[in-house]
Amino acid sequence: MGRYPISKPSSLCVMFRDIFPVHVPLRWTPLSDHRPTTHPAAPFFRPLSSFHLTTPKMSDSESEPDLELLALLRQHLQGKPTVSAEPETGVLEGAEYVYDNAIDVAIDMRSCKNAAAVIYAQMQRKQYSAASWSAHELHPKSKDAATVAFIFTMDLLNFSFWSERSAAERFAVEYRGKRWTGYWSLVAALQRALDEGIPITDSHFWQDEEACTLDVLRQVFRSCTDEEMPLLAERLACLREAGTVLYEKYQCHPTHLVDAANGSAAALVNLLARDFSCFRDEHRFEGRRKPIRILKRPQILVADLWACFEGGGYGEFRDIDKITMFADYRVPQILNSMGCLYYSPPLGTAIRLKREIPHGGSWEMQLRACSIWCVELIRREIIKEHPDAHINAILIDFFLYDTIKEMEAAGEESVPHHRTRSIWY
Ligand SMILES: Nc1nc2c(c(CN[C@H]3C=C[C@H](O)[C@@H]3O)cn2[C@@H]2O[C@H](COP(=O)(O)O)[C@@H](O)[C@H]2O)c(=O)[nH]1
Repeated sequence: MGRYPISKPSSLCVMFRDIFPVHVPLRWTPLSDHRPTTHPAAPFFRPLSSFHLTTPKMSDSESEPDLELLALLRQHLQGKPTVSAEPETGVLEGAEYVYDNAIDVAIDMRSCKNAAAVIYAQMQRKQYSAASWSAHELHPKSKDAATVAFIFTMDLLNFSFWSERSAAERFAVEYRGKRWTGYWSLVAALQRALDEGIPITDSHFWQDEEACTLDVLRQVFRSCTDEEMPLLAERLACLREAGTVLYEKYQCHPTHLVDAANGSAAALVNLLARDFSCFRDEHRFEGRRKPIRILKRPQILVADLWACFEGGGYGEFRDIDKITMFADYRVPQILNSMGCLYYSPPLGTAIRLKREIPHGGSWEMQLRACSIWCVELIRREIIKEHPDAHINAILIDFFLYDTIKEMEAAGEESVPHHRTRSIWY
């Protein structure tokens, strides 16, 4: 095991040590490949999670034993059942790993502490809860199988709505006398299609290559500007695959998929990632052997069910708090504008100049995973200050998304979000 330089405990680390209850030996974990830190502030804002109770993590490509195998061996030797009773998604573990090895994204602990206080106070003032989901004008109100099909369809297609064009020229859907953009253009288009008698939430329709064509999808998502909804062909491919999988494994309806999860949110996320390649949002990061699971759309699907059904019926999950923030391109934007997320100069410049962030690259993984970890730290801070708060990563995420959309509507959008064109988020 390499020797690690013992660093002088900077006042910053000592100051934040009380925020997150970890006993830090004040030892830096240098990056496994010793890349120079490019961010001037990085030495100060290395995350507390860089500290480790035990020997620091090395990159997975080195001789680090497989932790899961070790855990299984330990359980076996201790005579405990080797099958863990409850499923886990592994998303938070992967997010922490990326954060511990990130050099282009850092978290400012003081800003997270401040953000936690502000977010909690505003959520309390707005009485923000799962019920806020149904309060949105376009979200379905009925609590039945048709709504499960609507949410499944919505989150199958819930990705990449950004546009290079101005607010007036960007892709938009006119519905119920209003012009809807971004995520809301998706919801409006689905509602409009159902009003027009197009069975857009029916998996039999998705499989019918004569009825459900690219032209029909163009009609479903027709814009009131001359910009088409992005990635239409990719969205059709998602519908086709989902129709086939639902036919082959789940009696053609997503309610059977929900039932198969047997009341576990993590199990439902894992089933979606296992059976539907278009939900399998898992990517390589640096030299790590195991892919990093981000699983944004499987998780937001589970969260939408939970919020829509307010924790009952098809939304009843005993482990809903295992769901993390949804690593899209909007919430990182507000985390950055609140000072919680810092970017290295090269990454910050790329985002400011609206350069597209390369798919599957280190920057993209650092942005997405560190956003998940940042919201987790904010969640822990809220619970630390308010142990009885009924708040989880889902509600913090939903609140942050809705807040950035309110800011955008009021013309206050402060910092740009990173540009990407991906089916994953
Ligand atoms: N992290 C996170 N990402 C979210 C949402 C939502 C909408 N969720 C609704 C349900 C409950 C909440 O109250 C929301 O009202 C969409 N997105 C993602 O943003 C992007 C679209 O951005 P823009 O083009 O600006 O609309 C795109 O990747 C989309 O997948 C969220 O909640 N969290």
